[in-house]
Amino acid sequence: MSTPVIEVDKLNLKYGEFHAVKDLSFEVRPGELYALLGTNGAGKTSALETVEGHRQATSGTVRVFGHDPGDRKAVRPRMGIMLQESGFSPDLTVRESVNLIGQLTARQDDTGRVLDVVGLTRKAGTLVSQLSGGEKRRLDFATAVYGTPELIFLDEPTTGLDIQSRDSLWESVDRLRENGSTIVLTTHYLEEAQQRADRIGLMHQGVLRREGTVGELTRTLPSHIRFAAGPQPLPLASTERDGVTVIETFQLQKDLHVLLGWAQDHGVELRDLSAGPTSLDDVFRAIEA
Ligand SMILES: Nc1ncnc2c1ncn2[C@@H]1O[C@H](COP(=O)(O)OP(=O)(O)OP(=O)(O)O)[C@@H](O)[C@H]1O
Repeated sequence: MSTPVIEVDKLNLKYGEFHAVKDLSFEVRPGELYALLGTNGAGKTSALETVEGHRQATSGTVRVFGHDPGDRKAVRPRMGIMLQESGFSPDLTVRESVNLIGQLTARQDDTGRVLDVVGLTRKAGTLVSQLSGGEKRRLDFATAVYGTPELIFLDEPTTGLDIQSRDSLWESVDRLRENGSTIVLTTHYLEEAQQRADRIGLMHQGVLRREGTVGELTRTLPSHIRFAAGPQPLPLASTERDGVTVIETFQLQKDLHVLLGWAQDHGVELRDLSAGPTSLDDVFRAIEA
């Protein structure tokens, strides 16, 4: 198997007495999209700042391309980091800001190409201070796109973006992946992770509580069949809450067949019927329970 791009082994981070990250271990493999998700204050940002070389570990080891992330010369040109706030100077134009990314990262690219990818060509001469929130976010994304780095960190990349800008950002991420880039994503939009992540790590209170593919994470929890409460007696065990009947099942197709057959035979209408696989939302709720 190829060497991991990121190796984190028993990472601990403390802020004074507060233990923010506890014995965190995970790997990100070449070409993978790994989503590090978690509840508020779980320690994701702290952990990723260490991987990015911005924060010193209290204990444990972190390797990026086999190097200590503090070895900036070896690591920095190979990774693009889209932070929640990139902090571009408000007095620079968009074009100047994109040029600056090249100077800071020592990567090569064509500024016009990058502006085109992030959809800011028409704003090239505009001052950063005059950009809208969504346009600023797209400029932040330029830090990830510039020079097509091998490793890209996307920290809440779509927050504040309208649906078209989101779709276009994900299309650009797909292009980057086609070029072989490895992506580390954090987001509170769980559907985005569910749709796009190869693997997910789920943190809660400083600890990596679950890790795996979406299938692996959701398989441990039941699927749900829901409909407006009323019909009785039902052919399957159920619970009722706020006027909704819920059937939990690990054999969705089979139980749905039983329920629909029963409804058909008894001339019962199952109002507001819905049935679906377990979502990441459910996995999250179970973690906090
Ligand atoms: N500089 C700091 N000094 C003291 N405590 C800190 C510091 N930075 C973060 N913390 C604390 O460490 C914990 C983890 O914070 P962190 O920002 O890493 O979480 P997160 O998973 O990124 O959260 P969120 O999803 O809310 O952004 C939180 O309880 C936070 O209050």
